[in-house]
Amino acid sequence: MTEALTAHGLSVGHRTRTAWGRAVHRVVLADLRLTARPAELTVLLGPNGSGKSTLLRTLCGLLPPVAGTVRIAGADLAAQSPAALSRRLAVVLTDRTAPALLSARELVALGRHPHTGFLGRLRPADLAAVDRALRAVDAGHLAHRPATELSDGEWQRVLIARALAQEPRVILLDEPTAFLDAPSRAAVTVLLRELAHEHGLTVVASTHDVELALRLADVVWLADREGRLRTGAPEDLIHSGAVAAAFDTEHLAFDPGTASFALRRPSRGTASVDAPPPLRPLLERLLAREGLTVAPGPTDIHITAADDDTLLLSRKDGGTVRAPTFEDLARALRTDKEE
Ligand SMILES: Nc1ncnc2c1ncn2[C@@H]1O[C@H](COP(=O)(O)OP(=O)(O)OP(=O)(O)O)[C@@H](O)[C@H]1O
Repeated sequence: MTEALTAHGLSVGHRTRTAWGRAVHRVVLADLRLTARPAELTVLLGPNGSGKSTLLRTLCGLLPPVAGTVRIAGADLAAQSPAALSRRLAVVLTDRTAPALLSARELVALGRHPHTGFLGRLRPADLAAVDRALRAVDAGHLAHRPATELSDGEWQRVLIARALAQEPRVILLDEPTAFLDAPSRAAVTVLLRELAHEHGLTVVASTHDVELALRLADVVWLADREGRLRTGAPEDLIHSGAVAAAFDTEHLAFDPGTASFALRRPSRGTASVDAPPPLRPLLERLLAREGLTVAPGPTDIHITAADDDTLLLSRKDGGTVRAPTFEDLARALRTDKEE
């Protein structure tokens, strides 16, 4: 069996109680058939409350399935001892609690627990695995820093290193890029892709960073608000309209052409633009924000990028305003609205 992580007939959810105190299962995602493959980065996407954490926690055994089975390399997760499971599967969750006074290296060394004996004594092979894990996430320089002093981005790398020190075949991560800035989000996602591609690991990570995931994931599992979960390459899900269906709202629309989100604003008029390529998309963004739809002329407003590096706003009624910056232009357009 080459598939590292599979789910068959899997329903996931939570045990709750009715108003009369009877225990019931609240199913979040039902009857799933999933495969996460080695050497692939699988990204779990979905709006708030669609069941990403519930699914990930079930896949790693923290929550029992409501129905169905989860297998790792063909072996039922439920039938494995915690020690055997932790040699195959590592989990990275979002919470930020570190045992006080541990250095980053000591924190990573906790990942060796499934491999050490009863006393938990680290042998040279264990220490080598810890250093390898720190190097793999480019965090060797953090080894001696107190874990509590790490920035969120550094912390995330160290947690991934702790998971790697377990030397698992499968890593599941719940929102590993939450709280990170854009460059760190990209760096961590690229790192996860490298761990899959270069080390042959099965990596499954959830995220809210849809655009980045659609660029870097090999496979996407997409949960929607109706309890469905679709799978495929990012392009399969963009092309089928599933991404737009899952995320489009009153204020935001997914554009399949650019695989990015655009603001949906009620249109209060039309505008045309005469500007060279670097300025044109910026002007179109600004106009969209101000509620103006770009159209071929004649339009209510015309913007020209003038030779003297200013922006010339011409109104249908003949009035013109010269704006030295985008800020001035936007303000002039808003003044129009107020008139
Ligand atoms: N302990 C719980 N008991 C009962 N219901 C729960 C519990 N935890 C989560 N839920 C419910 O399960 C559903 C899925 O929640 P989950 O946290 O899995 O979604 P998510 O996609 O991870 O959301 P987010 O993007 O907001 O983190 C939600 O309706 C949530 O209210």
